[in-house]
This record gives sequence, C-alpha cells and structure tokens, in this order.
Amino acid sequence: MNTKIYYTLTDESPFLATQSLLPIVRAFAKTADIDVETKNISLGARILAAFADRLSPDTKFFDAPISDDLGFLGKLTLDPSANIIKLPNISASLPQLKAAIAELQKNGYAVPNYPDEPKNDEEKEIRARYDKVKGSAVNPVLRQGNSDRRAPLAVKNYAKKHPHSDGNWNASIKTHVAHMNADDFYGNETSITLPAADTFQIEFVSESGEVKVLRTAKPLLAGEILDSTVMRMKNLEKFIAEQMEDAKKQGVLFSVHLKATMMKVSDPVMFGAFVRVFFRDVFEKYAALFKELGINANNGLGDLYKRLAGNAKEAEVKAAIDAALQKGPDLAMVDSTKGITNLHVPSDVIIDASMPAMIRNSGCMWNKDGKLQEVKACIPDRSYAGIYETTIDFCKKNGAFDPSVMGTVQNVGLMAQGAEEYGSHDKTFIATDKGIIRAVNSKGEVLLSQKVETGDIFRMCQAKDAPIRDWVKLAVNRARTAKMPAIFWLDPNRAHDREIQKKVELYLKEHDLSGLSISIKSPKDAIFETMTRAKQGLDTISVTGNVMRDYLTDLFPILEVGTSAKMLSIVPLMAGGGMFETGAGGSAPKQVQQFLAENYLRWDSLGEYFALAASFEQVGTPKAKVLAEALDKANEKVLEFNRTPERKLGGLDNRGSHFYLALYWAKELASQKSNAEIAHKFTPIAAALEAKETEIVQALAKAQGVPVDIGGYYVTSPALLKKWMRPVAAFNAIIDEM
Ligand SMILES: NC(=O)C1=CN([C@@H]2O[C@H](COP(=O)(O)OP(=O)(O)OC[C@H]3O[C@@H](n4cnc5c(N)ncnc54)[C@H](OP(=O)(O)O)[C@@H]3O)[C@@H](O)[C@H]2O)C=CC1
Ligand SMILES: O=C(O)CCC(=O)C(=O)O
Ligand SMILES: [Mg+2]
Repeated sequence: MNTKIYYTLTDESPFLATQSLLPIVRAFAKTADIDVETKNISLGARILAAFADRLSPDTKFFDAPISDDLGFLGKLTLDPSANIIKLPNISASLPQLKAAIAELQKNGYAVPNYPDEPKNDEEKEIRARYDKVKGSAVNPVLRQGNSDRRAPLAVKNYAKKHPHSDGNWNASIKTHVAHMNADDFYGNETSITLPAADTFQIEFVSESGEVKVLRTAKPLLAGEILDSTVMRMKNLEKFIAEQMEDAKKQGVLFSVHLKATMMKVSDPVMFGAFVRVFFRDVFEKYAALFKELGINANNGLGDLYKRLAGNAKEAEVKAAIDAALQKGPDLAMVDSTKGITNLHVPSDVIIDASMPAMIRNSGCMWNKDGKLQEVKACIPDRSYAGIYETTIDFCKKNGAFDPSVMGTVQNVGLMAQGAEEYGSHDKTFIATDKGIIRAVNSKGEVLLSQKVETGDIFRMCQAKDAPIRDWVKLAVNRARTAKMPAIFWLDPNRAHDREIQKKVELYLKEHDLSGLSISIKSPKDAIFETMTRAKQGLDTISVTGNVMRDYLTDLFPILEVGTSAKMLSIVPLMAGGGMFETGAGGSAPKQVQQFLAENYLRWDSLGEYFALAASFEQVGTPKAKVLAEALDKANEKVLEFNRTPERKLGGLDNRGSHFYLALYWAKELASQKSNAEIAHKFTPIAAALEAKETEIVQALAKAQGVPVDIGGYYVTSPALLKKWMRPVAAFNAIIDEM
C-alpha cells in the first residue's frame, strides 16, 4: 500500500495558499502515516531544472536543491501507485517567461536570456529548452489519464441555497460571438485512423518541389487518429478587419478570446494577428523600428511599450497607437485603471475563464472608463465558437440561469496522452513560404496534406486509441454512478469528430448500457439540450474532447456555483494511479495583487480540500479512509457555515478558511467511531482549536490591511511567506505540536 502523496508547489494564489494549508494537511496526514511530499513545478523551478547543468550543484530554490520535479512526476503518473495533488500552475506566455527569467537572474541564478532570434546553435538550444517551459507545459505531462470533473454534491447544494448573483439577460443585449466562416481550422480539417502502427514525418514542400523536414519521423500506434488542418492568415486578417468595423458600427467592445497558454504555438500567432490588424498603420509605418527593437505583435501591446521605452521615437509611436485606438472600436479592458487592454498580453484573456465571466456579467466586459459594456467576442475558429454563440443566444431568449434551481453539468473529457489540439504544439508550424505541408509515413506515402501560404498556421493533432476507449468507459461508468444522461459532443461536420464517433460507437458496445441514456450530438445541439435541461433543474454529463473539457469545466461551474475553484477534478491515470487536480480554474493572478497590497488572500482552497479527500481515499488504508471521510464531512461544514473566503478586505480570507477546515476536520475525527485511537488523538486537538477560535480568527483578521513583501513574484522567500501566511502563533502551535 502506498502511503505517499505528492503535493505540488506552483505559483501565485494557490502557492500562497499552500503555505498555510500544507502544514495543516501534513499534521493531519501523519495520523494515518501518510507522508505528504512536495514537488516544485513552479515556473521558476521549471526554468532552473531546464538549466541545472549551468548552475552550481549546491544551488537552491525555495530551500530545496534544483531537480526536475515535473519530470519526476511525469514518470510517476505511469506508476500504478501514483497519488498526486496538482494545484493550478502558470502556463507562461512569453512575457511571463521573460519576467521569471529576469527575476531569477536578479536573484543570482545564472540562467541565460531568452533568445528571441537565436543566432547560433547554442542560442537555438537555449531557446528550445525555454520553449519546453513555455505555455501549458505541466498539465500535458501529468495528465496521463482522462478527466472527470464535477461539482461535489455539497458544493452544488450550497450554491442552490446561497445562489451567487448573476447579471440579467434579454434579447436586446447586443453582445455576440463573431467567428470566421471559412478557411479556419474547422473548415480545413482532414483526419484518418491508422490501420497499423507506422511513423509520420512532417514536411514542407515548396512550389518548386524542394522538401524540408519540419519534424522528423515519430511513431504512430495502430488505431490512432491523426488530423491535419490550417488557419489561413489572410482570411483571419480579413475577418479581424471586418469585425473591427462592425464592432465600431454597433458601438460594442471589441474583444478576442483565445487560449494562448494551452495552444502555445498557434494562439499567440492568432493573437498577434489581432494586434497587427488593430494597429495596422502603426505596424506598417514603424516596421523598420519595430524590427530593430525586436517588437513582435504576438507578444502584445504590453511588450511593445516595454521595448519602446526610452527610444527617441517613443512619444511619436505612442501617439500613433493612441490614434489607432481612437479610430478603431473600443477595446475590452483587462484593467481600465491602468489602461491595460485585451491586446496587451496574450495570456491575460483566456477564453475558458473570460467567456463565462462575461456571460455572468450580462454579456458585458469593462471598457476604458471602467464601465460595463456589451461586447463582440471574437473567437475566430468555428470548432468551439458555436458553443458560446449558442449559450449567448440561449440567455438572450431565456434569460440568465438561476443558480438556485439550475441542474448541474458534469464533464468526462478525453485528455490522456496529449489528446487532440492540446497535444499539438510540436506539430504546429507557421508556414514560411507557399507550398504544401504534409505528413508522410515510413514508406514515404502521404498521410495528410494541406496547402499553405506564408503566415498560415498548420496544425496536426493526435488522439490515441487506448485513451479513447478509456474515455468511453469512464463516461459509461459516470453515467451509471451519477444516474444522469450522458451526451457525447461530436460534430458530424468535423473530420476528426467523425473518426472519433466511429470509435465511440464501437467501444460503447463493450459496456452494459441497460438503463442508461447515452447519445451523440453536435456541440451546438448538445449544449442547447444541456442548457434546456439545466434550466429545468435537470443534470447532464457532457462527454467531450480535450478543448471542450477545458471550456465547459469553467463555463458551467461559473454559472452554477460562481467559480470553477470548487470543482472536484479527478484524473484516473490510465496506469492505475490517481491525479487530483484542485479545482478547474487557474492561479488567479489578480488575487496576488490584492494580497500584496493589503495582506488579504481571496483564494478559495475548496478545490484543494476536495482533492485531498479523494487522494486520502485513494491511499486506501483504514486510517486514510477515516481521514478522508472526516474531511468530506468537514468540507460540508465549511460550506454549511460559510467559511469560504470573502471577496473583500475585512472578511474571512484564505487563512481563516484553513483554520475552520482544521477545526471541523479535527472535530469530525474526534467524534467518529471507526477508529478509537484517532478519536482519542483528536479530542484534545479539536478542543484546543475550538477554545481558541475567537482568538485565532480575530488575530487573522487583525493581520490584514497592510502591504506585504514576500521577496518577489516568481522567486519568493520561504521565511517571508511563512511570516505572512501563518501569522498567528496560537494556531501554529496547535498544528505544529500534532
Ligand atoms: N489547471 C491549471 O493549471 C490551470 C492554470 N491556469 C493558469 O492560471 C493563470 C490565470 O488564468 P486565468 O485564465 O486568468 O484564470 P483564473 O481562474 O486564474 O482567474 C479567473 C478568475 O477566477 C476566479 N478564481 C479562480 N480560482 C479561484 C479560487 N480558487 N478562489 C477564488 N476565485 C477564483 C477569480 O475571479 P472572480 O473575480 O470571478 O471570483 C479569478 O480572478 C494562467 O497562467 C493560466 O495559464 C488556468 C487554468 C487552469
Ligand atoms: O494547462 C493550462 O494552461 C490550462 C488548463 C486548463 O485551463 C484546464 O485544464 O481547465
Ligand atoms: Mg480551463
């Protein structure tokens, strides 16, 4: 029996929260002889691991030697005894990566600069190492299983009893989704299923017939689905220009919603197209200067301003940008007080979190005057734009959802082994010339090919057979356990989905489906039916591919329970172990700003609490089960007595919520009847916590309201973090003595 749980250290809010929560968890886990070991997969730790050979062997980061913890955990996912708790981590955009590099250098770590334009082999090698750290570089390594995400019943019931407020919707709201109508990834997709194991090599063939290898031969398994597609840059640019004009005419905000983190190769390029077209005159007029300064539209307006700073033409270019802003439609803002637009940073407006937030806000985003305004939400590719379009149309017709009565939507997502688009980074290329990009097999036969022109984004995706079979099984099991109808979301107009559907139909035959309702519907029909049911208070399981897994597990949680942080997010690893993700959302960088400014941390660790209960359950020893059951009950108490963090200074924050978790957990352990030794141990602990409740909670509240220094953003000080995140000695003493 494995009694080790690996708990990840990440960045931003979840990392801050860990400083307070982990000591509590460790103290409780000891009771069941469970060792909770940390593995550092923060952005800083991952950069240092990538350049360990350049650092002296005694280098330390966050008090630990440099090691490839992500690599370690990646291997562990293939071990049947793996038990990993994964907190949300940063998927770094280039500006974030560079900020982390600079901060590491400032702290004396000898990591190289990021070479924007590698000039020699050494720089190319450095760049390749950094590119492995960039974007969504953690999740695809650890997600060696499919995804099971849902709101725990206690969370759903709590939300029904204490519904969050949602903005109203009606037919006169002008907000809408804009997408391309041709020559996007959706329109150009082709797909095959491999009859037998083979290899594929990706090549570019120029018009004159010259062949250049873009990616050397890689293996393909029998039964694997391989797709190719292309986004035509000219059509994308034309679409953007048209939509800008239309947004201006309609008087709505112009906004772009992409996933520049997960889709780290394609989406920054699409984001860059928005920046380039929006500021077309500026980019044309100052082309030479921008080249000299290394300005690349893909990195956004924020990076442009940074590179421009101090240049003789700074004021002139800024004036040109202001003129373009004046001339174009109003941009949706990320932070109107600081003038940060939707086009500043590619990773600031991520589609899965930003679209639901907008839908909750009656279809509005913030404008430059800090007021809510209706929006044209540009989601260029039709593969996924339709589900948001349908949602918005649904709300216009039927009004906003009512969290006090709406049904729940669970998700079973195909995710394992880099499934679909989210595993496509190493198969995505920006065409540098006119010609063909194709995949050829070991015999040199063409498997798939696409015509390209300079600037087009070519992409190949893979979905392996074993994960698809496992996903179908997971869906059937979930439908049976949850007693809910399950809908497979597959689009008959997408080549890839047609291949998947054949397998779904085949693998469904392996299961007893009696008494179950399992259907296959196009995403638009599926979301319409799911929302219609939700409106009637009925529950549904969405069984989707990897991208929709991501989108829907923010969309429905945010509509139903106000945040995706409270989701139970389990990855039953295909090798047998378990990975427990904490919540379905991100690392909430805005909350770090609030914490640094006023020592108030709004992060809700409920996702961690639920993941921990599932993780203890997986440990499986009798004592671990006692801990798990008590934690489940404690989690319900946290909800029942509303001990989740409040939004504003003065309320109970993250640390206060942890105190109550400890109190309720200890009380449950003291009163349970299955293990007398544990009950005996926790009786005085529960009593001590209860006796000091007022003192501790008041001390936590008193600590708030001052600026905080934790040593840095990506490089933080363990001692300072301890000081700020565990500020109450009376509480620490009880925990540390356990
Ligand atoms: N699993 C993972 O590892 C994931 C990582 N990410 C990464 O996270 C970063 C930020 O992503 P972003 O798209 O801004 O999404 P976030 O989920 O971090 O932020 C969106 C908003 O969600 C709310 N929120 C999220 N989690 C919590 C929580 N635990 N407690 C309270 N509120 C919460 C907050 O808003 P509100 O004001 O509405 O309450 C927050 O401002 C990026 O680097 C991204 O790559 C993103 C998604 C998943
Ligand atoms: O890995 C990432 O970049 C984000 C993951 C995510 O958004 C999700 O899994 O819901
Ligand atoms: Mg997501």
